[in-house]
Amino acid sequence: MDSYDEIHDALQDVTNNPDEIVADDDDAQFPAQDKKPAFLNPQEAGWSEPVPFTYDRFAIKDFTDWAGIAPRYEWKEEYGEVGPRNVELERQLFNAEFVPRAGERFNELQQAGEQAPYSVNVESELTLEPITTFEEAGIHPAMIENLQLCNYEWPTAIQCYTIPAIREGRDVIGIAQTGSGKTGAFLIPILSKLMGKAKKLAAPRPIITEDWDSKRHGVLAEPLVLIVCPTRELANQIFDEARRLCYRSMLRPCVAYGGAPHKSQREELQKGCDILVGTPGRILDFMRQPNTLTTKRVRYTVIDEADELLQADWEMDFKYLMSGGDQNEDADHRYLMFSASFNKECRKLAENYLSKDHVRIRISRPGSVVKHIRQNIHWIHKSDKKQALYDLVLSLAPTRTLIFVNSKLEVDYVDDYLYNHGLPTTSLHGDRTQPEREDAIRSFRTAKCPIMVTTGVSARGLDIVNVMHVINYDLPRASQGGITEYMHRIGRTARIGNVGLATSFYNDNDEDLAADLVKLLMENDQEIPPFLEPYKPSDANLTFGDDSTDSEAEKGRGETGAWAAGSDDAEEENEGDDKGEDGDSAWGQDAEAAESTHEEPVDEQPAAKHTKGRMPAPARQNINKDDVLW
Ligand SMILES: Nc1ncnc2c1ncn2[C@@H]1O[C@H](COP(=O)(O)OP(=O)(O)OP(=O)(O)O)[C@@H](O)[C@H]1O
Repeated sequence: MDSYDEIHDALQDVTNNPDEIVADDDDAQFPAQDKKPAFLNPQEAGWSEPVPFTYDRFAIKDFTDWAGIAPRYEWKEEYGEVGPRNVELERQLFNAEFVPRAGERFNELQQAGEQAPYSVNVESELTLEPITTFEEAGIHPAMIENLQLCNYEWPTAIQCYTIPAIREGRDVIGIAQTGSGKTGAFLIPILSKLMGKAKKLAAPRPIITEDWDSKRHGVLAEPLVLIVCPTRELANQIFDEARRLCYRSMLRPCVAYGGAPHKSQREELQKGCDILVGTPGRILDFMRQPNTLTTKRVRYTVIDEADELLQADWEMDFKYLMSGGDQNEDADHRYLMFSASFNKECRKLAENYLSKDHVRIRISRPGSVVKHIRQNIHWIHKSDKKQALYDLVLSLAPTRTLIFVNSKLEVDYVDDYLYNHGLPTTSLHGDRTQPEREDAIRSFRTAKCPIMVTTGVSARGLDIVNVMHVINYDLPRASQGGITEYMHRIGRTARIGNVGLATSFYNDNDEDLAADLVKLLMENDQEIPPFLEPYKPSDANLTFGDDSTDSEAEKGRGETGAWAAGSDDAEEENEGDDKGEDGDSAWGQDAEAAESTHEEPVDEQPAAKHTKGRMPAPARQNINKDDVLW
């Protein structure tokens, strides 16, 4: 199955006629309160057998399988500017199986000219000529080779504009839809620029030998690039992209994120660090420790998911981070901010840090979604959600599926429910230990467990190959980011020109999202279900808030195509106020926002413990491997 039409049709049949697909309770093989769907059980339907999960194995002290210590290219003094190939590392870094590839609609993301299906809005004092190919962009030859290894044939629209802007030495705000290559949009030009100068700019670095000992040989980490993002998973993912794009160069990437031991991360920093990716809490920790990390050499500070991190209540820590801990007096320091959403408030805060002549690039309306996500909304009463979820999942060919719920407790319930009904699930939320989190991501990425149940902690940035279906088991509350959060969540599918399906369960509790949801559906020519009809705007002219400042909006400067800056900024109103609840003083730990610690009322009576892994796995059935999409 390679098109979402098939998935969609299958879904329509099932979810629009729930009575027809539920068999007599007499046939039920599950507890009496559950109804057995008339179709096959999960294994007969092609789902792999669930993998029993023992949390105990993560309790061991010497867990060493941290994502942050993954191998990277180790440059040696005797190499020239570009080191020799390392075949084994190359195989690991560029393994096509687990890296998303450009899909059939890639050309829509790529077009930056008049024909582009998305509006392009560039505000810049200098005339910015977008590039059309990587080769013409004056990119370092080692980077060109790395792009080829990554299979990046053409730049995406956001890359077409950020590459020349960064080459010209400007601060940048880059806004483009989910899955449109924003990570490459900052990494490619920054790393390419530094590749030719690394020897001159980088701090002295130790020679890594067999008897390497951090206490004796370690150096102070003095990165040239600092990349800050809100979650650990995203930090690891950007680190992976940096490992690929730094391949064969002198630039050595490192990652720093909460939950994993300081020791292993510090040891990596002490081997030399040119590119540091991390979550704010851990970076600040290292900055405050003696002889570990200084930001005095930093040339580029990048804030990914900037609207998430630019929160007024975190201003002090943010200032400290942005100022390089009072140490960086280098005028030649560029600041770059990226996201798929950027409201007015963020824009104002961002301008405190950016130079006056910064370039603002917006591909499509901030907060919009790519057209190639099919969005379905189904009315499901709260008490029917689990059965509906099971029916929905079994109604489709097995495909990598991400399920969002609004609370950590509910993640456990839903995961247990699906697992105990024979589905290969894993789950992730902020109360899991770091080894558990890393294992969940790995299992999902490699399709050992092709269904992942999670909270909003996975809403942003996660880039996993072949996620064809995102399910909002719960729609995000206004306090959890509302429509902005919805947009980021469904953006985990249909990445880089691939198609995808997003299904959301809606009921009376979701009324606060209805008006924004309808506008987003209308903007993308999606079907409006009858129960959402009343929320259609009376005025056919859809109005969305954007990131224009008030003065720009008054002058009409902030308008993006048809999307006028409205006086009531829906995005702004929907920014959650419980951001960072998970952390101490928010940035004291990772800024893992959008994950509610408030529990939704749960249907089940006894607050069952998370039992997953203790139930006997169902007997293996015939698996039709041809239908499996991972
Ligand atoms: N020019 C390109 N050609 C092909 N693939 C690309 C290109 N640029 C980036 N990609 C791939 O596209 C995928 C999505 O990129 P990325 O994660 O940077 O998206 P994003 O815009 O940051 O999304 P989000 O807003 O969800 O964080 C990645 O797997 C990346 O490797």
